[in-house]
Amino acid sequence: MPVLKAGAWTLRGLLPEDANAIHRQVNDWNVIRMLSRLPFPYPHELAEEWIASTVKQAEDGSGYHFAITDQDGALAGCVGLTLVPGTRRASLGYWLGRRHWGRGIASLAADRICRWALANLPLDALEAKAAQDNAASCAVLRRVGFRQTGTGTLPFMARGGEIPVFTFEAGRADFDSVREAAEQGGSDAGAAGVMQPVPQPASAAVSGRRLMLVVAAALIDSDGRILLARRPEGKSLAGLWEFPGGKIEPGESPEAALIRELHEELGIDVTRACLAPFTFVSHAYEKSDLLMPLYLCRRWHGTPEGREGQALAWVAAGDLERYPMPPADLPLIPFLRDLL
Ligand SMILES: Nc1nc2c([nH]c(=O)n2[C@@H]2O[C@H](COP(=O)(O)OP(=O)(O)OP(=O)(O)O)[C@@H](O)[C@H]2O)c(=O)[nH]1
Ligand SMILES: [Mg+2]
Repeated sequence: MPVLKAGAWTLRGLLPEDANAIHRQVNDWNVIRMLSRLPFPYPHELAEEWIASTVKQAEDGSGYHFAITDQDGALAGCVGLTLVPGTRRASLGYWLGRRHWGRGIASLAADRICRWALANLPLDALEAKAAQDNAASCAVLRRVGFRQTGTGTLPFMARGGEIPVFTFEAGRADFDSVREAAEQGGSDAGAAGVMQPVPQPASAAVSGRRLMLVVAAALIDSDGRILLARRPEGKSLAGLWEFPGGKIEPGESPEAALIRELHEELGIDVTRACLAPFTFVSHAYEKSDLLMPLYLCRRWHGTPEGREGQALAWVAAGDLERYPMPPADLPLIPFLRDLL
């Protein structure tokens, strides 16, 4: 289990010694009435059993549950994900002790765990359910980027039966739009400036669309495998596998940009002569058009390593489909399969 920061709060795996703090805060009518499947009063053994079950889930990769702790290490609540078997989805759950309500902690913790999960686990979407009378929890989910998809019921043992719930879901695009909105509302050094290296024609102002010029490389090793990098948490489309590369800066040639990006992202040195133009991608994303030349590269100095914390994988052309990629990249796969 990783240790994640969420504002001033720390998210860490649960420990047997958390049982008292969990029991004390969950065994509160105001908290437990909003938690499905838990009886009131809440027996201490249930807290102990639940902690043990979360440790097992983390070991077998079926769930990731975190304690939310303050700067002194005191537990304020929990946030967790349970993977839905046979899918690339997980369900989100959280609770906070009553004295921690109304301070934005649940939003911070839910946001952090969702972004971490999409970037690092085999997931494409997250689901959540909240009791229809739990306005605070519904507001947390919307703030983080969840969309309400429907209604249903769940057993709330403390309330003695089935209770109506709202169902929610969110995918990468939902979290990315919340992130973009936050960046645009933030400082003037925000995304808008960084994301617009290409001079925009007047028509861009009219259509509201921008052109993104990005260069990428298919590095090919002596076994004919291609290097893919997993976009790290904090970038758009986090968790998807891509060809290393990045945006061309103003005044930069495509080759110079690619040489720079390969050095920054992978720590390798490439010469212009070793970059062979192969094909290109043209893809309409929701708000921008991506134009991305793809170069082939079979010779470089150094050993590629994920310098931005990104995972790397050497993948045979026939296995590329097993790595979820940005939609723009999918047309490249048959070209690479034919080549290799
Ligand atoms: N490098 C790369 N970017 C891709 C691919 N496919 C694809 O849609 N893109 C998109 O192209 C843009 C390139 O972004 P990037 O995040 O690599 O740019 P960068 O390295 O300059 O990073 P930075 O802007 O965080 O400094 C992103 O919007 C990304 O989603 C791909 O295969 N490789
Ligand atoms: Mg990049």
